Amino acid sequence: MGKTVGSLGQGTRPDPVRSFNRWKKKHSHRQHQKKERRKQLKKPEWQVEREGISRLMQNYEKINVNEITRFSDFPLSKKTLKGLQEAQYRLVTEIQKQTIGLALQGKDVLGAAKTGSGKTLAFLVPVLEALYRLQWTSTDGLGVLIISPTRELAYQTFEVLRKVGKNHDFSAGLIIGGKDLKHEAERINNINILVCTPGRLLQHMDETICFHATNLQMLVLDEADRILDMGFADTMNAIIENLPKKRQTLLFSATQTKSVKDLARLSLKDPEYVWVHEKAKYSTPATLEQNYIICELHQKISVLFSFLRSHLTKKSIVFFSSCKEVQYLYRVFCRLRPGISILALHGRQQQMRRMEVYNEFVRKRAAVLFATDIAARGLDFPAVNWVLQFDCPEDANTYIHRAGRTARYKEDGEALLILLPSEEQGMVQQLLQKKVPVKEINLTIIFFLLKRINPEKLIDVQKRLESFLAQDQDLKERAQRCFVSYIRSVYLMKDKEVFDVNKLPITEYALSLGLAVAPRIRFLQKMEKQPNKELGKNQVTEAIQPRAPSLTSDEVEEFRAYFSEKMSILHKSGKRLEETEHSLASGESEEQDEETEDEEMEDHVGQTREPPTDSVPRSEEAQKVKEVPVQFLDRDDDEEDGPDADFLTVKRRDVFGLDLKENEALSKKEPSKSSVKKKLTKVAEAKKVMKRNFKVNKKITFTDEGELVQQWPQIQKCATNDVEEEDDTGGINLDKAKERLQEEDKFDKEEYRKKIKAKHRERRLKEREARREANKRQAKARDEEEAFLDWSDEDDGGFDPSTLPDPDKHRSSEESESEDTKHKMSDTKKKQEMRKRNNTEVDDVRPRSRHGKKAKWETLEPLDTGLSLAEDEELVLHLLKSQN
Ligand SMILES: Nc1ncnc2c1ncn2[C@@H]1O[C@H](COP(=O)(O)OP(=O)(O)OP(=O)(O)O)[C@@H](O)[C@H]1O
Repeated sequence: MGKTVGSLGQGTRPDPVRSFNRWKKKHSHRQHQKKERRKQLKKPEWQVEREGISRLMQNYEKINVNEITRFSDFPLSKKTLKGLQEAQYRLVTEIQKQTIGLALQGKDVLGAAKTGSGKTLAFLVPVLEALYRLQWTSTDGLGVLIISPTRELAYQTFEVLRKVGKNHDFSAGLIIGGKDLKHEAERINNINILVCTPGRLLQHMDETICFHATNLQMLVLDEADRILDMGFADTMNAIIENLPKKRQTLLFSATQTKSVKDLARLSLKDPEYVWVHEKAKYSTPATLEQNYIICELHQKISVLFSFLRSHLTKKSIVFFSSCKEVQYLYRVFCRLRPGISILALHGRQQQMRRMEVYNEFVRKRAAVLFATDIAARGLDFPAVNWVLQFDCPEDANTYIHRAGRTARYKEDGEALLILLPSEEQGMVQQLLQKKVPVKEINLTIIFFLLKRINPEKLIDVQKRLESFLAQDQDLKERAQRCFVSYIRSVYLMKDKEVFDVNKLPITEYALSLGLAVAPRIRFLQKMEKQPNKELGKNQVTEAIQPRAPSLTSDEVEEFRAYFSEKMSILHKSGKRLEETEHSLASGESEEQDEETEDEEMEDHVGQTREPPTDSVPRSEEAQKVKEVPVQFLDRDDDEEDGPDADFLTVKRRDVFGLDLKENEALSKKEPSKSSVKKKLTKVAEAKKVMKRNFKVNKKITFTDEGELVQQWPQIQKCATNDVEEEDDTGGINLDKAKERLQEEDKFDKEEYRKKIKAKHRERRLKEREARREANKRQAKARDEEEAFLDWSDEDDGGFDPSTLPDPDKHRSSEESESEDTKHKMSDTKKKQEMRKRNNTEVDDVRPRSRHGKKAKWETLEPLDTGLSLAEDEELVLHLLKSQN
């Protein structure tokens, strides 16, 4: 049965195992085929990405500015959107809304918008998208160049780029100078997005062999008007020459350039002008409250100190016109201890220190930053409450940028401008033309209110500065430099309607800095001598009359309301201020030590109570002050100001009355400071000295006879006194030279012989003198000895004075003789006389009888032994000894 079943099964039904295996085989084959087909169907990543990019690009055309409120409304890459979201940027600002679309479409854009309105992202987003679109990699080299006018701004932009672009694979670099060029050169080739300052970029273009920008896709100029102005003109021209013409260019600033020439240099193609706030009522942020005060130059420091004392919990920036002002006032304000941290930022600092100060001020909640205009543009310090412009800005644009450091992106802020009476009219007019709403607050009223409410709020610091300077020579020199530097900055300003150096109360200003006397200012003296100056000599030191406060009652009420509001806030926070001051004072001594060691060290200054003092310096005292020359003024102050001093000097080339064309010609001729800095060689230095007709020190002494003797430099005598005539044919006449040398040689030998002879004579005379002295001494000794011997004989019969020569006789003869021969007596005569005396002595010591002594004395002739004096002496001694 079993078999039947088996045979039946084999014949009628298929084997299930075999059929399963067959099915399995077929199925797996089909699966494999499917897989293969799927594999073939799947696109590579790059391809998918490329497709995504093309889709995005198609959407560029569809961008409708009116529909955009968020970044995600733009056709942006996922990587950029993610970066923006992570940095908490979601909603777009007006400038971002208006420009990002245009830039994505590949157009050249000139973007202008108020300060703090978000221009940085307006160009950074298109930068990232441009390289993303092209699938840029590190091997493609430099794709985007972002140029900023200052190192700090470049650093800040770089930080924002890193934050927003962190999901992209591009490499970004910061090239700002102050670091090792070699180190930068090694890495610069792998950088895709380069953020830099113009000077350093040009240096790399010139010196780094393998650095090139041939692949550049996009050029961005942040603070474009500044970069394109005359200060950077040469550098920028040189940079642009190295860039490919086919590229996209984006220019951004709060105050945009309109110069067609500037833009032509950049070879823009149909640029889009986007001036977001062109039709706005004001050109500054609506949240910015702006005021100005009129203040005499010599009162400014006291006003600043009073201001700081009443804003101890605020974050403020104070702008000055020169580095030296910042350096000096930073030092003295640290010593004055206003009760708040003070920091200083200027172009003469080391790069590291600049960065430290920048970061420190970003972190601080309450502090004061004393700065030059290197901090005026673009810097985005968070939560700055006050911007105080201690010195008048050079123009309205600079004012806008300085004031724009506060009231950024929806925040509030206050700006206070200090103007001199002479600056008011011109500057206020300019500001109003630029749609800057500034209101005047009268200083007299400020003082009045401050005094009435809290007398300590107005403090005259002049006396304290004077005492600091009296103790510290270095500080005094800094004060002098500060003084000259400020006057120079006013002198160099282009706008003579605002800046008139002749109207400055120079002596009072010097006193207010703590100086006892005003340093002499050479350029002012030179200016005085120039006949074509419109103002007379006497006006230079003439002080301006204080402005009479002319206020309407409405204005008074307005200011009263303004200050009562301010003061009520101050009063409320008064207790808290005291606490803060005390806590700051605890760290006082440590900070003080640090301060002396490092001038730039931040000072947590403590509180000191000020007795109320007069705010107005006595003008009589000022009148008495004389001008004194200062040694260091010989130095070139501009050079010391370093590269960042460009900020002040560049715009003012036509100070000397040159028109724009001449300026341009000048700028072409002269290489800019930033691009070429000549190294002063030793030869150049020597030439400089020779030009000044510099003479080495002479040492002149007088002999006893009153003759002049020049000891240094030694004058060489020569045989031929006549100077050799210049030979037109040039070269040296050898025969003549030989002759002259021989003559000189003879002369020298003769001179030498004379010298030797004189020396010998001198020596002989000395010896003779010494011998004479010795004889005298011996004679004296013998007299004494004789006397002694005579005394010893006394026992025998006593001393017979008659044996001595008659003293009167002897003396009178001697006197008469000596009177006659006082000056004429020759050596031989003296010698003879000596011999006589010796002979008498010899005679005296000869064996003698006591009775015949006198007779012998009188009758004895001087014995001529025929020997020399010394031999005679020896003989006498010998005889004496033998007698004994
Ligand atoms: N879309 C945004 N959303 C939120 N914050 C933003 C946005 N855009 C910019 N900001 C912030 O606004 C501040 C000012 O931005 P930014 O520095 O770009 O201004 P700016 O217009 O370049 O100013 P300036 O003219 O002074 O250079 C910054 O703190 C920035 O983080």
